[in-house]
Amino acid sequence: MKEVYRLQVRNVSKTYGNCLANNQINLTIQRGEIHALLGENGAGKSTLMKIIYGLVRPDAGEVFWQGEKINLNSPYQARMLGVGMVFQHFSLFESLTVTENIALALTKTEKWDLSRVDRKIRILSNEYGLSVNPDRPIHTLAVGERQRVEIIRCLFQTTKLLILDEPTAVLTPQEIEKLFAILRRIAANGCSILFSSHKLKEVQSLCSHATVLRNGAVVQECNPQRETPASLARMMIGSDVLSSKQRQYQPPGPICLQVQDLCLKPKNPFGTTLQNINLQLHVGEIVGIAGVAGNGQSELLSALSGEFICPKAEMIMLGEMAIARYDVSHRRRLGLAYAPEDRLSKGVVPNLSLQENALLTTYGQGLVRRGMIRFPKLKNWTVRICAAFNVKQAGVNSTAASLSGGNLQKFIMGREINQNPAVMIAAHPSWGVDIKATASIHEALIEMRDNGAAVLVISEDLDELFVLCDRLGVIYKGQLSPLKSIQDTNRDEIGRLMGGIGA
Ligand SMILES: Nc1ncnc2c1ncn2[C@@H]1O[C@H](COP(=O)(O)OP(=O)(O)OP(=O)(O)O)[C@@H](O)[C@H]1O
Repeated sequence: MKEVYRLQVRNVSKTYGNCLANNQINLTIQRGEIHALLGENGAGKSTLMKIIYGLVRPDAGEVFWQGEKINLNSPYQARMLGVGMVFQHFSLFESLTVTENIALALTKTEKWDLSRVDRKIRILSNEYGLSVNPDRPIHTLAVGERQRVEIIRCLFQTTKLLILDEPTAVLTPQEIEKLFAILRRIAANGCSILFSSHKLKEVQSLCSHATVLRNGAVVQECNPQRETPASLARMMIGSDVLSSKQRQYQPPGPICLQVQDLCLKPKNPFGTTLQNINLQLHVGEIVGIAGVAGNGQSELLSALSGEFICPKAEMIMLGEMAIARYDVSHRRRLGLAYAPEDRLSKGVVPNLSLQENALLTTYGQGLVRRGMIRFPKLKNWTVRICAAFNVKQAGVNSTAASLSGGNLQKFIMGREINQNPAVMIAAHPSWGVDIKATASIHEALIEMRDNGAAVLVISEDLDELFVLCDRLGVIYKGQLSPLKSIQDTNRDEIGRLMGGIGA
């Protein structure tokens, strides 16, 4: 008997206002296939995935499940079919614990009580190498930890089709390897996987089939293993991607940001205590901090940005100024810009327009006079950010929430970089950003550095850190390793330090 496909979408279209997010898409996913969905930021991947998961209703077209037409009205119906989804922007209840979040998503095919859910989380977390504490409320977790929760929640019950929208964006290389081993195993047992990622080497190592979208439409299908990252990028973008600007060696200038014996107890009971962090950032250099999420990165970011006021002003020095007791606005006025790790809850206010979001951190750039907003200037400023960072949007009055994940990230990075700060602190600067935009964000950071700014990058992506940074350190259990010049270290050493070996 001929094997019937797992899922097929036929001529699916979806419009948001004037934006044709999906344009007559056809796609077939076979049983046990790991199928990549590729496309630049805003190409329509998340929209299609949400349609398949029953979260978004298409305007036109049909969805077939194992040969039969289905009308999905909710994710619950999709879950009953055995479909699970890991979202790019996590869909977790902040005030509930990991166990409660996972229990809420379970279909009622079996009897589950919280203690049984708790036990199974511990088993899966151990088996999959994705460390998660079931008792922790979500709001106490860093983005990488939330990503692990999303993945475990999905693997808990999904049996037929797993949809993964950028599941590796904030995981470490070791976690990614383990996740891929699991995905290969469940695919071999017949579960189909729809996988979206901008990391093209990952796509090549995992997927046997790819559908490429551009401007909402399918432009090509291929076997990614027979392609190169460059040829895949060409299919997505329609032209060659120029590689990032080469770094020129420059002797570092004077110290412009200094962290001295920073010891901090976290506000939340599950946070990481920072222990004697010492760090010097020089004019004209990019310093990277690697680490597995949950080792103090969020606490360090809060202390540096001013979200968390430190006990002693001298713990953070900006030039000659002791700033550790200043709040965020004060630090911004002194030239410290900041792109936080959680773009939707801390980077923007989702329901405000792009220009209002631009104003939130850049009012000091002459956009407000005598308490009045200068709207024409603000509009120009926002248009300039969007043009410089190629942010695909429907106008400066569209809400931040209406942007695709990658476009939102480009907007936030552009907003901060365009202020020409003396010090830029960026967490996961290219999270969810396509290959072309990653190159331009990296170029912009390198240009800032070459023009005399100091940049601190906190990321789990070693490729990114090795491309960008002049010096690199690792944060582990709230302690920062001594920074090493990029020429004097390598991925193995950084990987070991991230795992606490050799610390
Ligand atoms: N709720 C919404 N309201 C308005 N426009 C939307 C909405 N959701 C998506 N869009 C628009 O639809 C287009 C496709 O977005 P989608 O999120 O599907 O892209 P994507 O390929 O997943 O991008 P990325 O790689 O950045 O995540 C974008 O132009 C986006 O701005």
